[in-house]
Amino acid sequence: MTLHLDDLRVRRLGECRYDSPFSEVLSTKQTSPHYVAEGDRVLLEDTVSMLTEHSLPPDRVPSFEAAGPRRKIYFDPANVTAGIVTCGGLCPGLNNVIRGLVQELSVHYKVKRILGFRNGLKGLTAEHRNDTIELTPDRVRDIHNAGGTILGSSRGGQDADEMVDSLVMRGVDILFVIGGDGGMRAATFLSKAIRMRGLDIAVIGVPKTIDNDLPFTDQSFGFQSAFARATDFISSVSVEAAASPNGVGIVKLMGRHSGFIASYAALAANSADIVLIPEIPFALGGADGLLAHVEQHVRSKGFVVIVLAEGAGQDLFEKHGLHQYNGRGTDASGNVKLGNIGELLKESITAHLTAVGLAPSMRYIDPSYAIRSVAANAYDSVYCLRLAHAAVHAAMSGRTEAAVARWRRRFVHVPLSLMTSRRNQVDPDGDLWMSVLETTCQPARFGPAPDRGELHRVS
Ligand SMILES: Nc1ncnc2c1ncn2[C@@H]1O[C@H](COP(=O)(O)OP(=O)(O)OP(=O)(O)O)[C@@H](O)[C@H]1O
Ligand SMILES: O=P(O)(O)OC[C@H]1O[C@](O)(CO)[C@@H](O)[C@@H]1O
Ligand SMILES: [Mg+2]
Repeated sequence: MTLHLDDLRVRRLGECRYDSPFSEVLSTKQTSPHYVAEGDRVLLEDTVSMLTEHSLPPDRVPSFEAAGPRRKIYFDPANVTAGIVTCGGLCPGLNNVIRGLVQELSVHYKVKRILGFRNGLKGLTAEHRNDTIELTPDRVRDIHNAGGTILGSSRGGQDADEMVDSLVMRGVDILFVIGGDGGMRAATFLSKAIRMRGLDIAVIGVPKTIDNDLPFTDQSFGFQSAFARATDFISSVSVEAAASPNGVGIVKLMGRHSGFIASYAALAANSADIVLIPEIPFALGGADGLLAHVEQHVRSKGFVVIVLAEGAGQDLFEKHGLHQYNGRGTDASGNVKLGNIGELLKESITAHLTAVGLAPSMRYIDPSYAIRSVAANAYDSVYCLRLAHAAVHAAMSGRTEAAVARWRRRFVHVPLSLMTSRRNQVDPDGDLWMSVLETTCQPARFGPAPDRGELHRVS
């Protein structure tokens, strides 16, 4: 999908009439290598070849509006009520974003009323709309030291009109939605319903995904803390595998459609022999298949370490009739429940190595929730705070139906609809995957599977 400048424009509620608390400090600021001035824009693409391909004049080149404070704002802070909601799966840094939003709104803009909606977008339904937490700087003072979210979260769909009713009934002028692709989709529908009713409510998204699968953001907040934690598990399994006869270490990590956690954690631990991700299908059997490669590793090195994303190899269940590992249906938000690729690999590798006389010592772990429930590390804490600042500035200046994101190191506004227009995935031809191949020395692909019944069936 080719994006044009007009696709990247962010909606505004109206003219900015009020002086911002940042007017003075902004009066002398200009774009520099470390600052993008109000009114300047950040390029979507960043290579000479991509730019020359358009041959567009600079003011027509696709670009994002820069995030940050404005000299004039849309809302009168004295009369603003803000709402905050966190949705979907947990991610390190949720509390840091909440704290950053509350601090910025209260300390600089002097907003007096901030409501925290509880348990995700469920908190905006008629049943739960009055069950809110009053958020003050005092209330959020220490929350960033813990993982999770003080507001709670949930999955499952809600009616957009019912949620708009809640915002109107609670007098909310600005809603911050901290969520993943589902949350951003819900925020988009909610914004549309607000617009249809001609209401003056700003909706600003703060993209959150442990899988790093949202587009138009360099890397999502909390991702670094999560993969750092995952690295510990890979290191432990590597030590175990190396110390055991025919050791096989397997670590299954989150990553439904995108193998970023697996790739980064494997690079950080620098001890994996094989990394398997959803973006690159692999075959189990055959001379070039995964099982043969595992066997060769165990024969030559004495052990093997495999890191896999939960969404890897999902085609194998059907292909090999292994229905016992297959996922069943969808979760409350419509996300497909995945088959258990970790269990499948554990059992098929055990069967294969036993059959070739290399009965393995299997060390399999699925750290799952242990990696996404941790508190944000120092890097993510800074990132969350800066995203929160950007979100507050965007909302107070009347931007709506937009998310704040860091794109090519700059903070920008991204139209909400774009956040769900595509999925960020590891590019098999990109430099991240090349680094994984350079580090593991694994072949670019395992397979194709000859489908000759070489797979040792597992019971
Ligand atoms: N297609 C949709 N239409 C309307 N609302 C949706 C849709 N998908 C999700 N939502 C809403 O967004 C919320 C969060 O969605 P979901 O459970 O998919 O998590 P998420 O925000 O994608 O986070 P993550 O994927 O990081 O766990 C749901 O509770 C639901 O209210
Ligand atoms: O068990 P839950 O809470 O539905 O979350 C699991 C999913 O959430 C995520 O962390 C984010 O979507 C996925 O990686 C994982 O599959
Ligand atoms: Mg999601």
